[in-house]
Amino acid sequence: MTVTAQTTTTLGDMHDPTSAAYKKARRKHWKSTRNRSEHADADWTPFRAAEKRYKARFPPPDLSDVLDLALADPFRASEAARGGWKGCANAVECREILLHGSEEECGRKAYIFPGTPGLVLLPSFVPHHEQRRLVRWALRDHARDPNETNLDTHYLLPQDGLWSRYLRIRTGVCEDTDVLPRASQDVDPLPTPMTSEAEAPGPRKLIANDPASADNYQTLANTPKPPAPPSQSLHPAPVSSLVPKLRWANIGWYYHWGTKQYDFSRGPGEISSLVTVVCKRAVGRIPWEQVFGDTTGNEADWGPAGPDWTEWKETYEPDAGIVNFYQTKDTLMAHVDRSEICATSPLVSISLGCAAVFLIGGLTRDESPTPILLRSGDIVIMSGPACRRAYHGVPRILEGTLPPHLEGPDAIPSSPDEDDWGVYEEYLRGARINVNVRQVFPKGFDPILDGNETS
Ligand SMILES: O=C(O)CCC(=O)C(=O)O
Ligand SMILES: [Fe+2]
Repeated sequence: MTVTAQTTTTLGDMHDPTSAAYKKARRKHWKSTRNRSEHADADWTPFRAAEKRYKARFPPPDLSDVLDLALADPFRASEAARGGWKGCANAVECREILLHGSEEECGRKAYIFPGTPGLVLLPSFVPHHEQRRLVRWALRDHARDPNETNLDTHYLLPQDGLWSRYLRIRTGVCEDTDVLPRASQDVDPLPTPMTSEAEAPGPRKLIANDPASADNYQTLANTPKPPAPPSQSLHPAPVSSLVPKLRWANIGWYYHWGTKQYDFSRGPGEISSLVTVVCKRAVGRIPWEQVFGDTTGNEADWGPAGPDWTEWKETYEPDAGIVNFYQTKDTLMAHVDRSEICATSPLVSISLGCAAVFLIGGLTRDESPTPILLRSGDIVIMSGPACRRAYHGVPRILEGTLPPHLEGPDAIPSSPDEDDWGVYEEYLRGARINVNVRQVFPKGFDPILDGNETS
């Protein structure tokens, strides 16, 4: 059965001050901000001030200082026109470099940023059909047992996966059924550590943690990582109501949100070859000498072994990460990903679905961040000491920006039961998926063995 997405009203009107949508949003804004202090921003860091600006619901933020490289690519014109948002192709100083690989391949160009050495943007690197495969993988194949999601702490999710059950509901195979809260059943909290978010499912909490390194690895590995207790106040909830509450799914090594450390005692989790192949392809195509050739003056930043980017083509091996599922109202506050022992090796971040404003700053929140518009199929690589531990975040998902190539049934369905794209499309109209892939350990380092040897 083919499912077609329900059409949604266009949000382009929000940019037109004479439209009814704009006036309605203005009334809502006046109501909600009537009691707000005028001087609330006195202490904001430059990063916080930028977050506030792009987050604003009304008036919709001006994106003319946001780098949007899709505007420089005639093949992306229809994508870039979506939602009425207007970024700028040369808002930020960056330099074009050519990727290795054959001339015909799309995504041949990448961009590097003199202000943030080690940051590489690969616009439209993931071909359209591969974007669809990754979306299916993220929702149907990955966000389910044995991989953890934010919902597992609190709910006993269907064994066949929340999204697979939802697909069956939407294609008329079964009724929408209730999912029971974990606390309502006579079961222990998850047998293994999960998150410390005891309250109802919501956005990711940001907790300060010590940067991981080979020196403190043993201490980190031995820190107790107790399971998070499930919320006691939840009621049974229909499958369809939980789908928009899916916020993250773990990839590879299990992450303990309470301590913001990996829990190596659980062994390495699964990492799909689909994801590994895309990430290795991206890292393998980058002419790293052009990224770091001029910036290795301060070798100490790279740690005792010095710069290792010359070897990444052989040593890059993703082993952990997270799939982030954003609804259009969600944000991800400024943070640094510093739980990985490898503090310089590439972090590969794949954007799918609606576009977003991504901010990347420096080693503190006091540096003004660079705003970059990320669209479906774009890859961001954060690598090297200046970038890998730079503050970054996502203050805005841009409404109405699902690209045309993620609309309509698959050109060639890969199997008869994959004529269900309409359900994915409908979800993606209000969502962005980010596949954020990391390397925790240097190649050849065995955390279980090495951990046991010295403990
Ligand atoms: O969604 C993104 O583009 C970034 C996500 C991120 O920074 C993270 O998962 O740590
Ligand atoms: Fe991050």
